[in-house]
Order: sequence, then C-alpha cells, then structure tokens
Amino acid sequence: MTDAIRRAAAALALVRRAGPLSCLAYLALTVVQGLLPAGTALLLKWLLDALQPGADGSPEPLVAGLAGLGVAAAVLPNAGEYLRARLKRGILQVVQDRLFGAVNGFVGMGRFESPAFLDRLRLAQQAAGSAPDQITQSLFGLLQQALALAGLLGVLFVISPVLAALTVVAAVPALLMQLSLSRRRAAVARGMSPRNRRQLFYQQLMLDLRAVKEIRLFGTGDWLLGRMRTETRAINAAEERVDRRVVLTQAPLALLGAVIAGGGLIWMVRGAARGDYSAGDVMAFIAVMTGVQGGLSSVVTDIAGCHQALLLFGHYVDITRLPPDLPRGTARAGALREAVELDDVWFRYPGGDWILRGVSLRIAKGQSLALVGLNGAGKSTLVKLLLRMHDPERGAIRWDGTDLRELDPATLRARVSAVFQDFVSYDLTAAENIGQGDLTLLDDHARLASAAKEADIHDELEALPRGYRTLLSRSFPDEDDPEESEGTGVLLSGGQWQRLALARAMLRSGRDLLILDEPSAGLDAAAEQRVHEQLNAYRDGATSLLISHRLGAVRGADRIVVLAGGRITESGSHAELMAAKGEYARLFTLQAAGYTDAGEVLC
Ligand SMILES: Nc1ncnc2c1ncn2[C@@H]1O[C@H](COP(=O)(O)OP(=O)(O)OP(=O)(O)O)[C@@H](O)[C@H]1O
Repeated sequence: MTDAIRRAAAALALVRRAGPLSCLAYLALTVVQGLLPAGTALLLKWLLDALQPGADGSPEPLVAGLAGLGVAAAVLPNAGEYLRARLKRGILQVVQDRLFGAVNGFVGMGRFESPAFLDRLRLAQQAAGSAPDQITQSLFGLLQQALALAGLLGVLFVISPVLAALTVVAAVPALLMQLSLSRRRAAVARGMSPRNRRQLFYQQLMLDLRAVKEIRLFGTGDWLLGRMRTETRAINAAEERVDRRVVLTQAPLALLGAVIAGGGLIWMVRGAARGDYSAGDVMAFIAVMTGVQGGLSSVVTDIAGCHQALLLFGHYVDITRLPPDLPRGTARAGALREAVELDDVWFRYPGGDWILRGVSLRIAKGQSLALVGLNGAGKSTLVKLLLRMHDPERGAIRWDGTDLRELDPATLRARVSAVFQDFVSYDLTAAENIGQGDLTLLDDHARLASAAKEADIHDELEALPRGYRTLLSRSFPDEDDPEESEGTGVLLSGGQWQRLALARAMLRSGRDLLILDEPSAGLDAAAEQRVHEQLNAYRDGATSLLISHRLGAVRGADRIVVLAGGRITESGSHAELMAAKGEYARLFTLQAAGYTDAGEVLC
C-alpha cells in the first residue's frame, strides 16, 4: 500500500512538473464536472415538485439552471480532453528524459547484458509512455466520480437512507474483485515481458536491412514469422484468460446492481402510491440511481486502472531510482605518466565460468602492446574491463597506481580512444559518424577529414554524393532533403565501415591510451597494409593495445602477450616468442604457411 502511495505521489509530482497550470485547470474542471450530476438531480427534483398542483415558486429559473448544467456537461469534457492531451505530451517528455537519463547514467554495461534487467527496462519504457497519463486520468476521474457519488448518495440518503446504505455495500465486492484482477493483469504483463521482447526482436529482424539479405538467402522469413506468431499467440492467450475472468466476474456484480436499482424503484413507487414520496422524489431517485450505478462502475474501473498503472509505473520508478551499477569513483584520471596495470585480475560473467583467471599485465606509457589468443580467450572482455564496463571480481586494474574503481569513469574514458571489434554503424551522416568520437569536433571539418585520412577513408567519403554530409543509411530520409522519397543515403561496404570506425577513434588522437580490437578485420589486402602502416606510425611512441588475429600485423609491437586459458601464457617481442617456440610461434607459423602455400600455388 505504501508502495502504491509512493508511486502515486511520484506520478502526481511528474504531472505537476509537466504542466503546473494545465494541472490546476484540469483539477478545477474535474471538481466542477464532479458536482454536475448531483446538481442536475436536485434541480430535477425541485422542478417536478414546483410543477405539482398547488406548489408555489416559479419553474423558469430551475429550467434555466438545468439548461446551464446541460451546456456545462456538454462543453467541459472537451476542455478536459484538451488539457489532458496537453498534460500527456508534457509528461511523456519528462518521463522519457528521466528514464533515458537514468539509463545513460549507468557506469558499466553489465545491466544491458542481463535478460531480467532488460525485461524490467521494457516494462519501465512501456510504463513511462502510458502509466502517468493513466494514473492522472484515473486519479482525476476518481476525484470527479467521488464528488459526483457523494452528491448523489447525499440526495439518495435524504430520500431513503436504507437504499443509500445498500448501494454503498453492494459496491464493495466489485471493488475488491477489480483490485485482484488488476494485480493479475500486472502479473501477466510481467510474465509476458520476455515474450513481448522476443516478439519485437522477430519483428525488427524482419524489417532490418542488415538482416534482409540472409533472410532472403536462407529463406528464414516464414520461420521468423512463425516464431513471431507463436509469441503473439501466447501473449494473446494470456490476455484472453484475464479478459474472460473479467467478464465472468463482472456479470454477477452487474446483476447485483440491477437488483438493488430495480428493488429500490419498486419500493419508491409503492411509497409514492402511499403518499410517502413525491413525484419529484421518484424522479430524483431514478436520476440518482442511474448516476450512482454508472458512477460506481466508473469508480471501480478507475481504481482498478489506477492500481494497474501504479504497478506498472513501479518499474519506471525503480529504474529511475536504481543505485549505481558500479561504484562511481570521484578521482580524476590524470594524463598517463607510467603505466596501466592489471594485477591478478579474475573475471566471469554472471552465472558463467571464469574468463580471466589471474591476469597480470603492464602496459607501460609509450609502449605498443599486442594481445593475441584464440577465439573466446577473453581479449575483448579484457578491453571492457580496461574501460570499466565491468569490474574485476578479484584483483585490480590501476591507472598510474590508482584503482579504476576510484576514478571518475568519465575522466578515465576521456583519456582513452578505442575501436571495438563490434563497432557501431550509425544511421547518421559520414561527418556525424566520425564525430561520435569527439562531439566537440562535430563541426570541425578539418579535424574530421584529418582523422579520415589517418584511417584511409577520406577520399571515399569526399567522393560521396554530398561528401561528408552524406547520410550513411537507407533507413531514413535525408534531413536536408526530406521530399526525396527514394532517399539519398548511401551504404558503405564492410571494409569502408571498418575504416570509418577507425577514423572515429583517430578523431580522439592524442589520448593517453589507444585500444584497437581487430581494427583491420574486413579490409582488403591493400587497405590493410595502408591502415597498418598508418597505425604503426601513429602507435610509435604512443601507448597502445592492439588485438588482432592477423599475426603479421602484431609482429611489430614492442611486446606481444598471449592470452590462453584465462591467463597470460607468453610475453615478449616477436623474435623472443618465435624463439620460444610456444603457442604464438605455432600460430604464426600456421598463418605464414597458409600464405606460402597460396603463393606456391599461384606461382
Ligand atoms: N556478455 C557476456 N555474457 C556472458 N558471456 C560472455 C559475454 N561476452 C562474452 N562472453 C564469453 O566470454 C568469453 C570471452 O569472450 P571475448 O569476446 O572476450 O573473447 P575474445 O578473445 O575477444 O574472442 P574473439 O577472438 O572471438 O573476438 C567467450 O566464451 C564468450 O562466450
């Protein structure tokens, strides 16, 4: 209950923040609308009593009053709808800002790799879009209905206290039933969240340009459609079960209401025949009963809607109030003076086996270090730890002797530049794609072009239809030319994207540490050679970590380390490792033999 109050308070605070004036106006409208039914019933009773033979007083003012209330009843809902829509837009803006602000505030990436968290995030996103409006509507609706009911029950109480009491008592089971149903609905929404996300995944996959080719070639479209249908059917079946329960429980409750209303009318008519009630009383009773029945069912629906929205809204509130995923240090990472060191680092993903089992490694300032190892050895994981996307479970990583956990992560990351193996191809212009590396240089064409030159992609970008302003996507119309229905965007090749990602890293040149995770994957032989020449020149004297399966590219590094079985198993220069005849020498010889054989065949 306290949770519900806390969430309702949070939702109302949001509504007030989204539009204080609209909120006040909506409240005033709600109160006036709430008082309308009782006012109408009273005026009706007085009018009928005034029309009785021998009654004194003129009916005209009462007719005018009734007409006035009729106009108000017709006009006010429209004004209310306008205010509600206005509030809804404001609320949406605030909640989206807060939700995505909270998500962007996570230090690491562990939460994004947790299915349970992703389910909560989806529910929070859903709640952010609809719950505050639903809560406002149902809370204000409740206020309006409560006022209307209080007024109507007051009128009914004056006519017959017994009928008033019976009507209130009959509402209690309906209320309890609705609360239990809304709890069930929220549980279904929670239970269906993984299915909803999978359904969305299949939908997006079928629409994703990157997936279209494989789907066509492998003929997996119908299979994906079938999977999407299975999820949709399961979601529908769960919702259908709740809906059926709603209908089955509501029918007897409606019958109970009808019995009370019908019985009450018989009672009133008989009473009127005995002269206990006036014609105005009977008329007012009919108006009151109609209003009370409708009002009670609205109250019950509003409470249920509000309860359900509050349960859903809980996910939003929880996400926006989550504690930091990783402790956030406050010390500023200074310019690297000596080394970045991994000291007996152990790491595993939640529920998994150890990936790193006591890795100790020193990347000295000015040193170019290469890290090699088989697929799945943990090289990219080590990079994630260096950038503090995760914390080691045991051991520590130190930046000039300071544990990364003590550093402000933003200042640490500002000192590093990196190309990830799974870099992102943004649906943005070429300039913006490079500019993601340093947003302060987004409009500095000279710097963007110089980074592109270092990554050997400048000429190709310059040759695009709009040069650096060309949109690198076929998913959106060009913002500069929205009328062009065919779109003016261009798609780059895999190797061109790879070099663009490298340019993004190069824009951050001059940082203290450069991390290159497979920077030449997908490049043609000539481009690979040019890129590595550039990189070698760039890495000379700079502190860098290069990960590559192309051992020809790593041989020039000052030091090469081999990661195997979660540990550093070999370390030295290319010549030293070859002389040691260990795993590195085996892999290098294997690769070199492949080239030699090819050469021999060609010759
Ligand atoms: N988010 C994750 N959750 C669970 N396991 C993961 C996650 N990311 C990676 N792994 C696992 O950790 C291991 C190391 O993966 P990692 O990507 O670090 O290897 P790698 O050495 O970079 O491999 P490759 O040479 O193929 O790029 C793999 O077994 C992988 O399945």
